[in-house]
Amino acid sequence: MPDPTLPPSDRSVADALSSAETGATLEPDQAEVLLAARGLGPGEPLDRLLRLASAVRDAGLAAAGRPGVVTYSRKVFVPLTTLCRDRCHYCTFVDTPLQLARAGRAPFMTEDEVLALTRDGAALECKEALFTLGDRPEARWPEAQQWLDAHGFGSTLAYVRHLAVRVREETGMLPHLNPGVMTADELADLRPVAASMGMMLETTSRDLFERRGAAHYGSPDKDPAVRLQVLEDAGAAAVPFTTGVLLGIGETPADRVESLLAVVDVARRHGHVREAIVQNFRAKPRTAMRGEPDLALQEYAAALAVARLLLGADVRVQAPPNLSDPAELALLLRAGVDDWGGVSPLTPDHVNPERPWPHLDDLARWSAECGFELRERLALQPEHALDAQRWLDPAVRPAVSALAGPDGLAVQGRRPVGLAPRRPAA
Ligand SMILES: O=c1nc2n(C[C@H](O)[C@H](O)[C@H](O)CO)c3cc(O)ccc3cc-2c(=O)[nH]1
Ligand SMILES: C[C@H]1O[C@@H](n2cnc3c(N)ncnc32)[C@H](O)[C@@H]1O
Ligand code: MET
Ligand code: SF4
Repeated sequence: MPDPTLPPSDRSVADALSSAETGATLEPDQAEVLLAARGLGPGEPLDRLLRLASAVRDAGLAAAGRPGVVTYSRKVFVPLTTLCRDRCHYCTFVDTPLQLARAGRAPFMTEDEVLALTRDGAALECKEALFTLGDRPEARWPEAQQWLDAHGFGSTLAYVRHLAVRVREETGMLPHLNPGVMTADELADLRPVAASMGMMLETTSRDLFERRGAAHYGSPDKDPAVRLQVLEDAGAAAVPFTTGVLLGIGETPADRVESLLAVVDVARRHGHVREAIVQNFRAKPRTAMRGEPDLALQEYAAALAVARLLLGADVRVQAPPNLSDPAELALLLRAGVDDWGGVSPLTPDHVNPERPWPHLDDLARWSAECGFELRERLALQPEHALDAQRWLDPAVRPAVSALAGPDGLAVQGRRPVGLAPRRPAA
């Protein structure tokens, strides 16, 4: 019996590669072995793995009618509230009410702030309004509940809904909602106001949730069973959905494969997940995990490539371009990436504020140097945009069709426009 605590031997990596190179479906234990592939020289194990991943990605893009295209979404990041009922050990996004009070900040952005920010974004041709926020802060912080009460909202998600309507109507931008865990009823309630939604699975590891001191200990919304249910409910509700894994937070190679296979499974059954984020942990000061190492580059590349092989050709694999150094992006493309996710010319990445987004001109140039054309997509994947009947509520269809070209991607250079102001009642 091989010792499971030791990394796979060179021989088992070579065997798994040889099997994958025949085109055979990757078994979970082979996928786990391939996560250990290293060496980028021609013919070395990681080089061979990346070639396989590139080939699958290229076949998918060709089948989708856009060979050699890597996409991004031009977006504005709306951090509606940094209060959260969870306490993920890697997160620097969250504040406590005391921290907010000391900084002179309110618990939530006001409606005027959100509208001003998204109008500025629309003027810069941003087409996605990404609402990313703390999970259900009112369940932990009376300050959040009081603010919502004072402004006439029953819950954080009711406020999100109200703002998504206003942003779409007044700016023409497409809301993408990333508010953490949602129930089936909440998903149904939000579907008519959003072009798409998302929630990172992060990991299926129960250990990271249950073990004192682990990354998700004390964060009820990071229970893997709860998160898998959200993915399931979003699929049943036909919500175009972004999910993915966060790597380097203490999970094992087996956890990585299990997490990816969970995404594959729900995506195959419902078709709602057409982009999967493979995000690398970045240690941040003032967090519990500040002393942990960032995910090593070759380890990340191997995980991206395995994700590509497991997800297949029809799901875009997304890597945030600001979480790697510019010189490393070529490697991510070699590993099968075909989407850079949301990039903003206006707002910082509030989750990783120390890592600015690249300028879009630079991202286009770096992509071109690797043989890829950078194209703008909308907040949902083209296949969802083109099948609006199935994937979009009638209320959001006009906003999507106003911004989509015949290929379902964004019409580059088009500025979203809001509806004409309603005439006051006579
Ligand atoms: O700028 C960011 N955008 C994040 N996004 C947005 C993403 O990069 C894209 O803008 C959208 O997926 C576009 O559809 C997320 C979206 C999700 O649905 C779930 C998680 C994330 C996480 C981030 C993030 O950490 N930083
Ligand atoms: C919005 C998403 O950002 C990711 N996220 C949160 N904190 C970090 C970090 N330190 N490094 C990388 N990704 C992070 C999580 O996956 C979350 O779901
Ligand atoms: N709080 C949500 C989650 O962790 C949104 C992203 S983190 C700022 O899923
Ligand atoms: S990652 Fe999301 S859920 Fe976790 S503490 Fe940060 S804001 Fe809250």
